[in-house]
Amino acid sequence: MKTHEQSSADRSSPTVPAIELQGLTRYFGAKPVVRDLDFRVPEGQVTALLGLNGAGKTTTIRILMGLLAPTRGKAITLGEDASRMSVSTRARIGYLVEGHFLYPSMRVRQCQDFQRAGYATWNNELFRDIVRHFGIDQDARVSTLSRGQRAGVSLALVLAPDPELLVLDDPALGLDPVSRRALNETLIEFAGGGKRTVILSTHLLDDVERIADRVAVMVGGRLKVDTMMDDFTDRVSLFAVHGDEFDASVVAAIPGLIEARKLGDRLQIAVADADEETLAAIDRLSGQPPERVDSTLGDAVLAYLTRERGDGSFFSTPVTSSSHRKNGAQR
Ligand SMILES: Nc1ncnc2c1ncn2[C@@H]1O[C@H](COP(=O)(O)OP(=O)(O)OP(=O)(O)O)[C@@H](O)[C@H]1O
Repeated sequence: MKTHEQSSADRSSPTVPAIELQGLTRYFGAKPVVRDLDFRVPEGQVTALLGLNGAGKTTTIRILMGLLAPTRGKAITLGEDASRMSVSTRARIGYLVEGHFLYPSMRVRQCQDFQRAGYATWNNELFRDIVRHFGIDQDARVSTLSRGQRAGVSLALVLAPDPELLVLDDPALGLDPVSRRALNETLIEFAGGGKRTVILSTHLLDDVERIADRVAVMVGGRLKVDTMMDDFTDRVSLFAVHGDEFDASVVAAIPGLIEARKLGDRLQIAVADADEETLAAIDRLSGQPPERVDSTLGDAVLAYLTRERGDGSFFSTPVTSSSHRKNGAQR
């Protein structure tokens, strides 16, 4: 698997990043929550920040927005140290968190009037189009809107000033499929094929596949993957091998093994950077050529995160094997 160190010479990384994290570290008490992050968010791309609950995504985002101080290292956002971000730089950033506050008694158009006062630039048409895209009447009161519609109003308020950089922390949390689609389409439109920079944290891997150019994965506060999205999916392959019993030691010896799961009468094997040696090793499991399974970004990321979390690997899934029992492989 390609790590962020290895991808530093990535073909598409421009020279000036929109965000640069340098040795960024944050403790809460004695607990390290963000650890030595060196990470560049390239301009003009949509970067998805992924990771299991508690991986440190929100903490990282709060630091790069200047809302939380790092314990060590620094975040440079639009060229400024985030911990001393000027008002003018902050105005160039759109920041949206789940549960963005809206006054319940206001009508949607009043929300716009209220917010617009604080910005030098404001695109009325963009606001109107986004609100409409979420099926919202501008005369409706916030208190009468659904969760998805409130998210739509929040997004419109954040995008209407036309920010250079958009930072979204789990924007699709709790949205129904229709609102999620409206969100995705709005983000694709906003990113405009390289005109603006977006970083978003999310757990919705299918959505990431639709909207992101780049994927970064955090595990236990560390950045483990930082690569173009296509590279990530290209490098992870899934294979299926049919049978009831598999030799765990043969499975363990597959070069590049990420994880193996027993699904019904087959073993599904995820591997990184499969080559001839990998195929031969999988072949040895059943004596038949392995069947390649189409995989999505979701499959690839899930397999990767499952291994990193240390569960769901073939040692802890119900792979029945006499040699497994004999050699005493541990969970
Ligand atoms: N203010 C705080 N005080 C103490 N611990 C905190 C604080 N904020 C976050 N943490 C801890 O830091 C860790 C990382 O939290 P963070 O919210 O950054 O993770 P996350 O990747 O965004 O998770 P999720 O996907 O659930 O939103 C968690 O263990 C969390 O409990």
